[in-house]
Amino acid sequence: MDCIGIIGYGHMGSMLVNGFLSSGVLGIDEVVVTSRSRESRDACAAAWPGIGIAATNRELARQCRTIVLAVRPQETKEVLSEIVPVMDGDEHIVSLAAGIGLAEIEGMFPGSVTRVVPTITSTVGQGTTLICHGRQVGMHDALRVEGLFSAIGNVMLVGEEELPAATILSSCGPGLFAAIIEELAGATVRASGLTPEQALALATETAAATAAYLRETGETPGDLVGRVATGGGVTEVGVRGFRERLPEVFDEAVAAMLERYGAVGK
Ligand SMILES: NC(=O)C1=CN([C@@H]2O[C@H](COP(=O)(O)OP(=O)(O)OC[C@H]3O[C@@H](n4cnc5c(N)ncnc54)[C@H](OP(=O)(O)O)[C@@H]3O)[C@@H](O)[C@H]2O)C=CC1
Ligand SMILES: O=C(O)[C@@H]1CCC=N1
Repeated sequence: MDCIGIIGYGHMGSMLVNGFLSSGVLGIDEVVVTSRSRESRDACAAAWPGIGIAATNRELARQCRTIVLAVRPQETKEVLSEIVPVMDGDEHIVSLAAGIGLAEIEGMFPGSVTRVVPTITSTVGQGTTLICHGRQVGMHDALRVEGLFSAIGNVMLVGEEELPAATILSSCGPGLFAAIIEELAGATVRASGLTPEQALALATETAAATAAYLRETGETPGDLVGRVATGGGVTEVGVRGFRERLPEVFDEAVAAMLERYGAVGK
């Protein structure tokens, strides 16, 4: 049966099930899910009545030709070593694991392997999923995976060497931007009588509006700063402080994330 099997019903696994089924790109009888705990399997069955639930990873691997590994990088090789013995070799493995290379996976499963880096923002149909196909992936399988992820947001094909930096932007990015929104809102609360709720609502709406403005006008961030920061006014004082101090903060954060990326699956 050419169904999609998803191993791991955590943040990504549940987001994918929700996205694929809600968008209609897959029918309920085309998805099989499993997860380590009974609680997660039951949660999936309760959320999606009629969905296929496999009791074990091997049971799922026997049923599905496309197998999405949505477990943490530390668990990915263990799951692969469990399922490979029951696979016949013409399956398509789709690994979400940050930091685990195609060569490592192909070393355990010498067939079709694609690395996919989804983003939590696909929950609302936005953001970009990164896709990097291994050399063994045929046209049909490549288009199928690209079509699935196109149904829940944008898709960008990237080379494996670009994946770490692209992952920081597209996939860690929502966490980074959320932290920035939180900090900006928090600073205004500490400095004023705004309530945390008011500040967070304003900061969130402004972040969304700024992204929409940049996307729709095609202006650069520098152009926009120039439009907002009236000469001798308020914004330029804040932007000057950011430009003095943020490059160091961001360089350090990116370096730390890249270092962790290289170590996370080990
Ligand atoms: N979170 C994100 O925004 C992104 C994550 N990724 C990648 O996606 C993958 C999943 O991340 P995320 O969803 O955040 O992680 P979570 O920890 O939320 O989910 C992982 C799930 O894997 C299940 N699991 C663990 N071990 C096994 C096993 N041996 N067999 C079957 N299921 C198992 C757990 O099951 P249970 O609950 O049943 O115990 C858990 O629900 C990671 O590789 C990560 O690098 C990629 C891009 C973005
Ligand atoms: O933080 C992480 O490790 C995962 C991978 C990319 C986004 N979340």
